[in-house]
Amino acid sequence: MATTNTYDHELNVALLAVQRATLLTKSVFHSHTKGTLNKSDASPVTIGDFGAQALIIAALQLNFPDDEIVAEEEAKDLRENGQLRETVWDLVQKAKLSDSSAEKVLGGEVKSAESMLDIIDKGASQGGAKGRIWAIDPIDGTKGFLRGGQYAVCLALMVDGDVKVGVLGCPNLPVSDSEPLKEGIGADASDEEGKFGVLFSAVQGKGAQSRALSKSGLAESHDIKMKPLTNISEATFCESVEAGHSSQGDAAAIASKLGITKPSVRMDSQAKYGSIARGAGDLYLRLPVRKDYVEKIWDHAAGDLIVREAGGRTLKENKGVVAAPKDVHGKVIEAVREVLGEKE
Ligand SMILES: Nc1ncnc2c1ncn2[C@@H]1O[C@H](COP(=O)(O)O)[C@@H](OP(=O)(O)O)[C@H]1O
Ligand SMILES: [Mg+2]
Ligand SMILES: [Mg+2]
Ligand SMILES: [Mg+2]
Repeated sequence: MATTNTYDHELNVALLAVQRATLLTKSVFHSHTKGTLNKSDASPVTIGDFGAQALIIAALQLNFPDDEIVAEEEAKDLRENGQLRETVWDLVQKAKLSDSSAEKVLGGEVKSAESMLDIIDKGASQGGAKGRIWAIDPIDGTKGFLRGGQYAVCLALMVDGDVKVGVLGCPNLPVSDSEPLKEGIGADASDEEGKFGVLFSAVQGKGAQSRALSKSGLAESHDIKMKPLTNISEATFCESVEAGHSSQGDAAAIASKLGITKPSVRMDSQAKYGSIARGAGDLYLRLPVRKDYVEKIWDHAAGDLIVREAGGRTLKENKGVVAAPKDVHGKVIEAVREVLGEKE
């Protein structure tokens, strides 16, 4: 008899893998050398992105060897640059959770710098609508990461095209869900007492949770919910810091149509999804700046599930994002249509 998968093991591995990878990125965040390279599309990648991707894929391969993986980065630059490869390899070896049972769940060590490259390139699946596929964004918001702003380590499991598990590690957000949304990084990001931000997660049909990121095992979690929003004009909306990623002019026009007077909170990465899911903000608007840009699955899969499980609704359709509480989603879409329609 077939049993229904509750995704308990997948969630546990995903949480620990993201927590460990976030630890690696945090050490790079605080270091002067970030080993930044420009990719063919002129966007940046750092030793933190490569290292985090290697650590997450290593854990997935040991626990779920038959699953496919779609990840943002590839090892080509590390194959061509020995010094960079050694730096990433050093980071990967050092990144360990202090709880040995947690490390045991994640599986054995990456054996060599060479095998690390092959592991990074295991994330080259084409994806698709069938089967079990993990989506990894080892650092989402790399520009924020380099600027000293928000970023997120993102992992999601899709089964037959449906997101079942989503995890976001946001080391620069406050641990507390009740802190109001603000620009810049939270005080908890200072690394005092081993605290370093928040880990969000969701399993389809089981709600969304947050917990403090920890350097050992998993901290206690609690449920999160979007904030009820009765009067949309009182909404706080968030958007990208990067004007090249989302049209800030269109967002301002939409906000004004909705009667929103508070200025937008600009924040990099899927930290925006986590922030509205925990009720720190209300809306997330991402509006296309270029007709030909296609949104990437790893930029949205985890955050999208976390918002929906926290009681929100999202709309993506490859062109931008509108995430809002269910009750007001229709209203926001109407304003988006009006503003974008006027531009046609
Ligand atoms: N023209 C564009 N429109 C929308 N998103 C874009 C874009 N160019 C790059 N991006 C994506 O924007 C992501 C960051 O989003 P945000 O602005 O919300 O922080 C980047 O993720 P990475 O940083 O992982 O590369 C990248 O995939
Ligand atoms: Mg990138
Ligand atoms: Mg990204
Ligand atoms: Mg990225």
